[in-house]
Amino acid sequence: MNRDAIRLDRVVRTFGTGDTAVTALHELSLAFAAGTFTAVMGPSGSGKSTLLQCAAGLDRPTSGSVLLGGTELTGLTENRLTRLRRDRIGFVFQAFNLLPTLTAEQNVALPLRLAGRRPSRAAVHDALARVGLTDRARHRPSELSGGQQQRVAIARALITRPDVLFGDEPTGALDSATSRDVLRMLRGMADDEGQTIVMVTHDPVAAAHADRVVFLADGRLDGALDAPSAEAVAARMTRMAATPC
Ligand SMILES: Nc1ncnc2c1ncn2[C@@H]1O[C@H](COP(=O)(O)OP(=O)(O)OP(=O)(O)O)[C@@H](O)[C@H]1O
Repeated sequence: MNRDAIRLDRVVRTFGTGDTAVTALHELSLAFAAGTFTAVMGPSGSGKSTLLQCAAGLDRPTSGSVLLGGTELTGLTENRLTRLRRDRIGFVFQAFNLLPTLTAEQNVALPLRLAGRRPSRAAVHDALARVGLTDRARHRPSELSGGQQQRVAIARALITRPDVLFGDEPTGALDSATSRDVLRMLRGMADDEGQTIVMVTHDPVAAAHADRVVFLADGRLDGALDAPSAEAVAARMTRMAATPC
């Protein structure tokens, strides 16, 4: 069974109005199957972050539809959208955005506390175990390496057991060896736990960890590669860069 975790249908996102209006997504239709790891690539300004933000309910499309599981996001009130984001979506960014005065386990527990729920020790332990950091639970961010800090951020995104984990350049601030460790961990989450992952990246080596790479150009889908190799992705990106708009 290959159910869609997220489905975008003819999504348009226009910023501004009149002469200065910019359309970042042009009737984009795209589905992400449950349990798969997808990389989103494309030149700067092609709409990757806008796609992620619309798919994750952080931004509202100008028109079109976004379905998370069976839920249509575009018609939700702000309150319901906030709740859905909190309960069903995980997001990690290039910057780890950890609170420096809190320990790893306190950072991980924060989304549940902010939601007014009392995090169980087991849930926090489980989230840290999923990223291989149970032995660092009492450390503060300044006592952790960059890769460990991003693992804490991923554990924090996973504490609610989200339907989809989104990453906007999650390994962009890491050196290549650390980046590879984090990507292998994400790969394992898709393989072993059926976690759906959607990740924007500029790095062909990072994209090669995904099941599928989708390419955007000028706010439109510009093809996809299944079971991508870093070489094939790099060649594709080079061709895209050489194609005049
Ligand atoms: N808040 C905004 N206001 C106006 N224009 C915006 C806004 N956000 C994005 N854009 C425009 O929309 C287009 C797509 O931007 P987006 O950030 O989605 O691209 P991207 O592919 O993620 O780029 P990069 O790889 O450089 O991060 C760009 O032309 C950008 O300038």
